[in-house]
Amino acid sequence: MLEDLKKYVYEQNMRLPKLNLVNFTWGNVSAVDRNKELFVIKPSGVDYNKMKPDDMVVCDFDGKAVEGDLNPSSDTPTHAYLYKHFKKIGGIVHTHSPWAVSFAQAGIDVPALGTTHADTFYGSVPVSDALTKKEIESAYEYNTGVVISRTFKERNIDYMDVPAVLVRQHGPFTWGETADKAVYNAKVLEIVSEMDYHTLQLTRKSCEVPQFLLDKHYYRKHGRNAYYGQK
Ligand SMILES: O=C(CO)[C@@H](O)[C@H](O)COP(=O)(O)O
Repeated sequence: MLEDLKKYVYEQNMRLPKLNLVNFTWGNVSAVDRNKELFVIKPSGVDYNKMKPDDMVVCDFDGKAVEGDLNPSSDTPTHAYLYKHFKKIGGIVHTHSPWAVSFAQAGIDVPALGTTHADTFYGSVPVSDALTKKEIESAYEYNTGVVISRTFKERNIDYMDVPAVLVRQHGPFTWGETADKAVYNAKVLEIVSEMDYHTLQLTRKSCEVPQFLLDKHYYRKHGRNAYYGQK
């Protein structure tokens, strides 16, 4: 079942080590078939060098494996939750890319300090709460989707305008209309996280981009006609 999607998800997972976004077996990529309400995700704990398209696991929106010989990624509950609650998402990526993880561990948003950021993220990339002891103990699996969706709701951020989050004490999740766009967003997040770190070392002055610049660069890339001051 979903053989083409398995091959595609395998190819997107293999981009993570090539883009220096993961080491060993860390991270994971999934893609959804919304007509079937199923998604395909990488198997848990399998070295990328040994992984094959047939190893990909098919799961339902409750995160239950419906096809595949291997266990699905340990982050499957988070992917399932996000597909269920963020209905425009077509693909999801989780990495342990060091600069984005540094911001997640410090509990600091990745701020929009330049046009490199604004071309992909329409504002700061938010850091979520960490799962509470109760949330971790109540859910058998480790579902950070709860805190991700809570962050976007509480901060009134459109999850497709800012297709990324830093899960506190864990690391980045990114998403997009497709898994390849989610991988692109993961790499851009890592690049701008490193740029922000150095920028904030160079100056203590506030250097967030003004809203009109954010509008211009974001809308230019996403096709909405925005001119300075107008939308
Ligand atoms: O963050 C973690 C473990 O703490 C996971 O995201 C691993 O990085 C990938 O786990 P699998 O996808 O291989 O289960």
